[in-house]
Formats: sequence, C-alpha cells, structure tokens
Amino acid sequence: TLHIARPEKGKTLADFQNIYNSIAEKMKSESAYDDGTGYGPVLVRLSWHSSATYDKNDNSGGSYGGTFRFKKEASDVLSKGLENATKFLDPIHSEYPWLSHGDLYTLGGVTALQELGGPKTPWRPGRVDTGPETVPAHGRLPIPEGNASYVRNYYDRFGFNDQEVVALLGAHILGKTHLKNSGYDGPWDDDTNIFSNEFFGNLLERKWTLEKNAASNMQYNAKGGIMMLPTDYALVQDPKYLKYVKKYADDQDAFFSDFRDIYVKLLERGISFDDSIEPLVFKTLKEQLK
Ligand code: HEM
Ligand SMILES: NC(=O)CCn1cnc2ccccc21
Repeated sequence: TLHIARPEKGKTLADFQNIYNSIAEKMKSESAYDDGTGYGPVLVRLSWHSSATYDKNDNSGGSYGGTFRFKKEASDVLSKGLENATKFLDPIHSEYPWLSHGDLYTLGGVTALQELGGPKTPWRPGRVDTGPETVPAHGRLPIPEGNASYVRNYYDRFGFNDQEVVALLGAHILGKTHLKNSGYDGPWDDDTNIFSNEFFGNLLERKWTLEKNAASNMQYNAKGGIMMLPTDYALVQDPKYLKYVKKYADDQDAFFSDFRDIYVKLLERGISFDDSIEPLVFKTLKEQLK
C-alpha cells in the first residue's frame, strides 16, 4: 500500500493554525468533560488509535486514510470511549470540510498535547481519506493484559525499538482508564491533564500491588490513587525497558524531546511526505495572547 501525502491545496500555516485554535478553544470551553479531565487526553488517545493499525509488513493501516471515521473500525471494543473524541471533532470537520479525517485526527492529538503543556510537535498535512474497503480488520490494537515480550512484539510491527516504546507509553500520564470503557479503573488523582514525565517517576517510586478491580481485571494500584495497566508495569519488569524508564524519570527534557520524536513518527508511519515541505509548528493559545 502506498500512502503519498497530498497537502490540501493552497492552505497555509495560518489555515491550520485556525483549526488548531478552534480545537483548543473548544477544549477550553468544554473543560468539565470527564469530571474535569477535559478532552485533551481522549483526543491524544484518538490520534494514537487512528495510527495504531499500522503494519510495516505491507505498509497497511496507520493514520493516512482516516478510516477511524468508519463504524467498522471505531466499533473495536478496544476503542470504547473514543466516540467521545470523534463527536468532539465532528463540528471541527463541519467548519473545515476541506481537512481530511486523517489530518483531523492527528492534528487533534497534536493540539491537545501542546495545550496540555507537552512538547512543541511538528505536524505535516496531506493524509487523504480512503474508503471503507481499506479499513483494517480488528485485531491490530494492543491489549492491556500483555507482558513485556507482548509489548515488544506488538511494537515490532511498527519498527519501534525499546527506547521509542518506553517514551511513547509515557503518554499514559494523561487521562484515565474507565471501567465502562476498558474494564480498568483510575487513576483518581486530579492532575491527569498535564503532560509531564511523572508516569516514569510513579512507576519507579511507588509501591505497587497487583489487585483485581471491580471488573475482575488485574491492575497495579498504589497509595494516592495511582494505577498502572499490566502493559505499563511491564516497563519496570523488563531490564531493557527499565533502563529507559529511569532515563526519563531523571530527565524531563529528554523525555519531552524523545516523546515528540516518536509521537511524530507514529502519526506519520507509512506515509511518504514531500521532504521539501517544512513541517508546521503551531503556537499554543497562550503564546498567541500577547
Ligand atoms: C501497550 C499499548 C497500549 C495499551 C495496551 C493501552 C491501553 C489503554 C487503556 C486500556 C486505556 C483506558 C481506556 C478507557 O478505559 O477509557 C488507555 C487510555 C489512554 N491511552 Fe493508552 N494504551 C497503549 C498505548 C498508548 C499510546 C501509544 C498512547 C499515546 C501516544 C496512549 C494514550 C492514551 C491516553 C491519552 C489515554 C487516556 C484517555 C482518556 O483519558 O480518556 N496509549 N490506554
Ligand atoms: N498517573 C500515572 O502515573 C499513570 C496513570 N495511568 C496508568 N496507565 C494509564 C492508562 C491510561 C490513562 C492513565 C494511566
């Protein structure tokens, strides 16, 4: 499968900054969502799920075709809860019908990440919507019950190495798990909408207890209401992953720049962009106030 980026005709940084601002303003005005977590985390999760179908073996799946817009893909039980994110973005698509869904879902994640205090993340337009026949079969998303070898093998399909996997999973500092979505529960601390390297410090410093939750799933819990999925905890069970967990716990700048790099790599995986076109870097709302 070939995915050639074709940027929307005649659109400039200013046009995409307008979309960024529409998403960011809507996030601000709907900050009460999910008990005050806001839409940021679920928008980041949507950008991940819309890219998580990628398979390096035939270059299929990934963010290019915007196929998450089809029920056939969005109905995957492992994507439960993401209908909140696509419903949030529907009016943005109506306001900017020229933007492809692949660009919309990835731009939504980049906007959310930056508005939650995450790194400045370059973004390139040009994903072109593909039809329902291109929706990959279910079964390409990861399950939360996996151990370290499961996680390593899963990301091998993207061609991501151990360092990239650990950095990428640092996204789980954002948002929550919900019993009604995934059958996992927590965290119950309040600042789940600020991007930082704390995921790694929590993994290393807290005393973790493996417990059965209200949905009879096993998860790791620590005092103070923090929790980890089995796939999160795998990062400290495996010595090769543990090395990077320690690196990122000690060095927030290294985490921010490594997360930015692998997040961009994830969102662009499988797409051929014209290298003469500069990636776009958006201003945050705060940066535009002055
Ligand atoms: C081993 C791979 C992964 C597994 C098994 C996994 C699993 C999960 C699960 C079970 C949830 C809870 C969903 C719910 O109950 O609402 C979740 C939420 C989330 N995931 Fe992941 N995830 C993985 C990788 C990623 C990656 C690579 C990213 C982003 C780069 C990401 C971003 C998020 C975010 C931001 C949330 C919070 C969403 C919210 O608050 O509604 N995850 N993930
Ligand atoms: N707050 C933390 O240190 C991690 C919380 N956490 C662990 N796994 C998660 C998966 C999704 C959202 C939050 C998650």
